[in-house]
Amino acid sequence: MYIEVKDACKNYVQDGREFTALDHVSLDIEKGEFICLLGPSGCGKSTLLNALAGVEKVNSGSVKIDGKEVTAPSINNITIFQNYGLLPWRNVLKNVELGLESKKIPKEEREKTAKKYLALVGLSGYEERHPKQLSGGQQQRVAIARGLAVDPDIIFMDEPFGALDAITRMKLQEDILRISREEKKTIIFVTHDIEEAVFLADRIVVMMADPGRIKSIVKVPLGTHRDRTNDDFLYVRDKIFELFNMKVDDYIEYNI
Ligand SMILES: Nc1ncnc2c1ncn2[C@@H]1O[C@H](COP(=O)(O)OP(=O)(O)OP(=O)(O)O)[C@@H](O)[C@H]1O
Repeated sequence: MYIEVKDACKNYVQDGREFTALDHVSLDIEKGEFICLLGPSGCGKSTLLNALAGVEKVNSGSVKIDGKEVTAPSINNITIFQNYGLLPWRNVLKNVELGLESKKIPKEEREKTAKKYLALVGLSGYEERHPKQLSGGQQQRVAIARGLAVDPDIIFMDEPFGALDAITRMKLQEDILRISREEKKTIIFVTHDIEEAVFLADRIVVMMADPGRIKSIVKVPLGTHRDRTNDDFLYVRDKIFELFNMKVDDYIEYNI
């Protein structure tokens, strides 16, 4: 198995009380899978993502990638956050080149690669602009291009579209789904949006809070082209709503 989480536990002490952010969490992920970690606030999604990314250590149990225990962040993986993390003094092209610079890629090749990924996220022609001259959605596209440019093994995304309006968010979801298929990346994506998870994931890891744990893992039996209005899509979405006991009664009373 490519990614293996076994019996992972993580506790924090909050106001003198011990809080279980991850309670015996086990999860296997194959290379190339798109996994969404879905659940309400405080269920440990970010904690699990951070443990996989090597930013936080679990108290017990193990987290392995490619057979090796994760102890620190790897330069082979990247994380994309909600707040874009672009450098305001650099233009778009130079922001995308950032990771390539630390990999000591020569200038010409850097520029070529950065332009390729800017085209992939639909931002050709924006190379000279600075982050503040872009919308939130465009800034997140730059962050995605920057992440992809270094050809990472795994992309960790922590509510990357959380700050965007609904329409922009849907557009970016479509793009990241297309890109994930084209680039065949392993993606671990944190969200609390059920529809977003159903639209994107191969499998949805449904988590619950207090203690943070996995309630179930749902395989999404939808193809590569997903349509939010399609019956199959709505069926899967309803199933997930049911897991959270949030499905409203089908019975509707009409008054004419
Ligand atoms: N550094 C920390 N110190 C103390 N408690 C923490 C720390 N990080 C997280 N926690 C607690 O652990 C629990 C899980 O947090 P986590 O951020 O993983 O949840 P989440 O599911 O990602 O929530 P959200 O959707 O609100 O970001 C929360 O109750 C949180 O308060």
